[in-house]
Order: sequence, then C-alpha cells, then structure tokens
Amino acid sequence: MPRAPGATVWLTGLPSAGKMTLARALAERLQGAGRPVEILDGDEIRRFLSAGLGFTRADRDTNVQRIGFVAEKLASHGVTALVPVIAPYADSREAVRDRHRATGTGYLEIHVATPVQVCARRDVKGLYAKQAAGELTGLTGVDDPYEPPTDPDLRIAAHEQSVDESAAALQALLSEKGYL
Ligand SMILES: Nc1ncnc2c1ncn2[C@@H]1O[C@H](COP(=O)(O)OS(=O)(=O)O)[C@@H](OP(=O)(O)O)[C@H]1O
Ligand SMILES: Nc1ncnc2c1ncn2[C@@H]1O[C@H](COP(=O)(O)OP(=O)(O)O)[C@@H](O)[C@H]1O
Repeated sequence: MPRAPGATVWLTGLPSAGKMTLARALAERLQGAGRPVEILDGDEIRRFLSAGLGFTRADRDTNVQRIGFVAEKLASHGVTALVPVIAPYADSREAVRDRHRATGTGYLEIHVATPVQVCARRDVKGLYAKQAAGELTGLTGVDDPYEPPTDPDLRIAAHEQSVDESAAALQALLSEKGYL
C-alpha cells in the first residue's frame, strides 16, 4: 500500500488559545492510526533552534521561518509536522506556505480562533496577568499585533467545542486532503 504523504499543520492563534492542546490531541489520534508525527513545540524551539531570539517583529519572523524550514523537511519525508506556534504576521505565514508550495509539500493553516478574553482568563503561563500588571509589554493580541488568517484551511472556534471535537475536525480535514 503506498504511504500517505506528509504535511505541515500550522496551528496559529493567541497565547493560551489551545494550540498545543489541540496539537497533542491530534498527534495522539494520528499515532493511533500509525502515522509518523512530530510536534514542533514553540517553547522548545525557542530554547534550542531559536535561542536568543525575542519577540520583536524581526525575531518572530526569523523564528517562524526557521520552524517553517524544519517542518517542510519533516513533511517532505512523510511526517505529519504539527506546529502550535503563534506566527502573528500574515506575510510570514504566507512565506512558509510558499516554501511548501515550491516543493509540493502539503500545508494546512489552522486558525485556533479563541477570543482574547477567553485566552486571558485561561492565562496558562501568566502572561496576560503580567501584561496587565505592567511587567511585560508586546504581548500578542493585547499590545502587540495578531493578524488573523483571512483564508485559513480551517478556523476552529476552540472555545465552543471540546478538544476531542476539534481534534476530530482536524483529522477529518487531513483525511479529506489525502494526507492520511
Ligand atoms: N510578548 C509575547 N508575546 C507572545 N508570546 C509570548 C510573549 N512572551 C512570551 N511569550 C510566550 O512565548 C511562547 C512562544 O511563542 P511563539 O514562538 O509561538 O511566538 S512567535 O510565533 O514567534 O510570535 C508563547 O507560547 P504560547 O502561549 O503557547 O502561544 C508565549 O507563551
Ligand atoms: N475546548 C478547548 N480547546 C482547547 N483548549 C482548551 C479547551 N478548553 C479548555 N482548554 C484549555 O486551555 C488551555 C490552552 O493552553 P495551550 O494549549 O497551552 O494554549 P497555547 O498552546 O495556544 O498557548 C489548556 O489548559 C487547555 O486545557
């Protein structure tokens, strides 16, 4: 039986939107189906591949391009590369899509569209509280830009459905596109 091609699934959204939670739930489903999967965890990438980068526009762009490069390599070798990374700028995300298009590698842009008020209530890493207390500036979606995708492959209202429902929708999309 021919092996399904790999693909990159980029989960973009605000801090605490649920990107990592959905990536983990999808990874579990795909591994259960025998697919090779890799999650490119934004925090881990910033500790290793992007050590020293901050959160200026230029640094975020560099970070996103590096991750896009690695994801494309993995995906081109049959892996489903899951990327739960904010990637706040549209042109930066588009460059990653172009890199995949140029090599014929599958690419899906998923907008994890949890509203900022919900994200701020969750505040998994305490960043919203820090920003409100004046201890941090340049927080995406609060006092730093987030350009929502205008035409994502899927927009998930992650706060209106269960994690399992969101993961099932992602798995169905991958299957429909021929990536499973
Ligand atoms: N100023 C500011 N703005 C946004 N996010 C911030 C900031 N400072 C630290 N963090 C935390 O850094 C985590 C990784 O960010 P990313 O690499 O995904 O961001 S980016 O695409 O390079 O913009 C990101 O992880 P998630 O919360 O899991 O999205 C944030 O928690
Ligand atoms: N329906 C949902 N979908 C995704 N995450 C949810 C949902 N409901 C609650 N959560 C919680 O929201 C938090 C999202 O955190 P995380 O996935 O780390 O976000 P991000 O990677 O976008 O920063 C987790 O604690 C998760 O359990």
